[in-house]
Amino acid sequence: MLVVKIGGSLDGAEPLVRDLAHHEGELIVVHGGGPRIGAELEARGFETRFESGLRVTPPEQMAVVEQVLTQLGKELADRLSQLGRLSVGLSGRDARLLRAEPLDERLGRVGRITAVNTSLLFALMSRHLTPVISPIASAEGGPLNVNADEVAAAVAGCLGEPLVYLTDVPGVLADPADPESRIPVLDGAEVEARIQDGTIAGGMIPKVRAALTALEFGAPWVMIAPGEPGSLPRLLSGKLGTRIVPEKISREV
Ligand SMILES: Nc1ncnc2c1ncn2[C@@H]1O[C@H](COP(=O)(O)OP(=O)(O)O)[C@@H](O)[C@H]1O
Ligand SMILES: CC(=O)N[C@@H](CCC(=O)OP(=O)(O)O)C(=O)O
Repeated sequence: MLVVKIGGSLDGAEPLVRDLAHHEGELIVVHGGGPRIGAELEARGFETRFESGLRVTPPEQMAVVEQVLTQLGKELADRLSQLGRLSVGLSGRDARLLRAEPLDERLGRVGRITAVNTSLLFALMSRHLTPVISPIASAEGGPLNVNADEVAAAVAGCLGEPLVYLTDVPGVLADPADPESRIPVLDGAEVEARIQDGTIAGGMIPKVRAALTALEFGAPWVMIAPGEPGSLPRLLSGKLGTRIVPEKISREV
């Protein structure tokens, strides 16, 4: 089994959706939607801003966030189903799939995951249905907006299954302006150092932090890789993406 998170940056990437549809083996798909949420908030006259890669979500913006993410999840599940992989679009509000608590009151309706209903996921997969999860969680006082990278980490961690973040860059880059500067392996200490020195910024911050959380929770391996056709089968060759590890051990001979 593999947990795959598709970034909102890959919205509409048809060849990638085909790859997922034809992937042999069980999949759980978690999707983002940052750019579409931003566009919809702007169209409705709301301002939006991020703190450490997380969208500050005032209560009055929550309905827009949920509508956009729910629609995206349904579109993705429909397309995968049309391509032969029967899929079900869910949010954390279905059967308490994802429970959360508010992360920090200054961020508004932003949550951190506290529980995952893994039985629901197993029930669907036992019927050969692929879960497609939108990152909205159930909570006291109404739904919470959870960063999709964190949702994927919680799901993979709770299941003890590997996790792949598919995004719009070749991996974590030493120089974000240079696509040739991919870092093949990155550990926890290097992640924090690169966040502090600014080489890891924006939406890459929650991704690398969530990757470490997934490992702590029990995911056997985590990769950040480009959402290009053919990525999935090539992931473990080391020629693609960035593998996140808790710490590096130097091999001495
Ligand atoms: N060191 C880095 N390496 C790669 N990407 C980075 C780095 N620092 C910041 N980024 C930005 O992070 C983005 C990926 O995060 P995000 O936009 O949230 O993607 P997604 O929607 O796929 O989750 C990249 O497009 C890039 O602009
Ligand atoms: C709290 C928070 O930041 N929620 C995210 C949820 C969507 C997401 O994570 O989308 P990407 O994967 O495209 O970044 C947001 O509102 O943008």
